[in-house]
Amino acid sequence: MIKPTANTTLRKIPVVLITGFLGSGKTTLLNRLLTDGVKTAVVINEFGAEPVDQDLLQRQDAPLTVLSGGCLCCQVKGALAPTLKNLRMAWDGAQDKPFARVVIETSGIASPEPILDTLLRERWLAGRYRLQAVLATLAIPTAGEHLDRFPEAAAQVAWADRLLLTHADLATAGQQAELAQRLSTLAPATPTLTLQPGADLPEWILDFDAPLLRRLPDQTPISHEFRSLSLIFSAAPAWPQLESILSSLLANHPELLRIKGVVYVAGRTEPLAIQSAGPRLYPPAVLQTRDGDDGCGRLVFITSGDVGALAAELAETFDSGARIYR
Ligand SMILES: Nc1nc2c(ncn2[C@@H]2O[C@H](COP(=O)(O)OP(=O)(O)OP(=O)(O)O)[C@@H](O)[C@H]2O)c(=O)[nH]1
Repeated sequence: MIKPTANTTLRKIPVVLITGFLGSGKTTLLNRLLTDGVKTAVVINEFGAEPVDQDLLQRQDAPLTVLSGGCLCCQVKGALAPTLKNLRMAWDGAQDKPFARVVIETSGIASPEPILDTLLRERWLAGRYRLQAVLATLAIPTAGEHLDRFPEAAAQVAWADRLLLTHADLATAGQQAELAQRLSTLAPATPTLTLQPGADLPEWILDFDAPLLRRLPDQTPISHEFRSLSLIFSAAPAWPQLESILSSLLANHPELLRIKGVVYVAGRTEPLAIQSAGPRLYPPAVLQTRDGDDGCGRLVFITSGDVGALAAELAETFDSGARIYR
């Protein structure tokens, strides 16, 4: 008689990778995904040394890991495997499973290949995780310029299973048509959806009937031209002054691609989320005060190429009102 053997097949936890260029709407998409009721462990990678995205996440009742200070595709690539191993070991050891999927939000300048390389080629991980989908966000008004200037943006489109077009409310008909034309050659077979702010996400975004055929990454070394610096406020600035300083920096520094941060301003207790993408400074969003808030505002600036001129101007403008870290 053949003895029954224990079922040694490991259950693979699905992983969703969210990619997309700086400010294209990855965290916004993540916030929307987190409302679908699936318990989710989140791994966020931020290029700047001062992590900000965790404060912009609306709800999170499962594990959250922030890998900051570099890109998952290069400087902090080595941190992904141990993070996923720790999450899996905690999952294996728990009676009540702490999460049912993992979502990784990459930094806006990460190329997805090295991350996929870790997920698909690392034997221990490949046996315990299943790549469910690569979702790429593209901001319609700026996507054309980013695809022209940055190979990372083109790689994000090339590796995507779903392309999610954002900022449609700010895009002209010409920008929409131009991007549609561009994508018809860059990614003709990739299902594409224009996300309307506030609308529900359709289920098909994560619904894959057949296993996807995936190319294995070619392991080309990445060399980024991007730099970042962080500004930590020592005192709460007045919002009108700060707004005018940031607007003038955006107008005068074409190398400045992104500003984001959480700032406490004079006269209000709740912090404000400050964001710019491309030349546009968004209206600040009021955040809830959280336990453990240190009351220190911080902004991260990401540039393409040298950050020296921007650092010098920030030092002169804020003087003793803020500290600058590169
Ligand atoms: N008007 C408009 N604003 C949007 C839309 N999607 C996102 N935003 C705003 O764009 C800014 C950047 O969005 P995020 O979701 O933080 O972008 P991100 O890709 O996570 O940014 P990084 O992680 O820094 O690369 C935020 O102020 C969002 O509220 C959209 O469809 N329309």
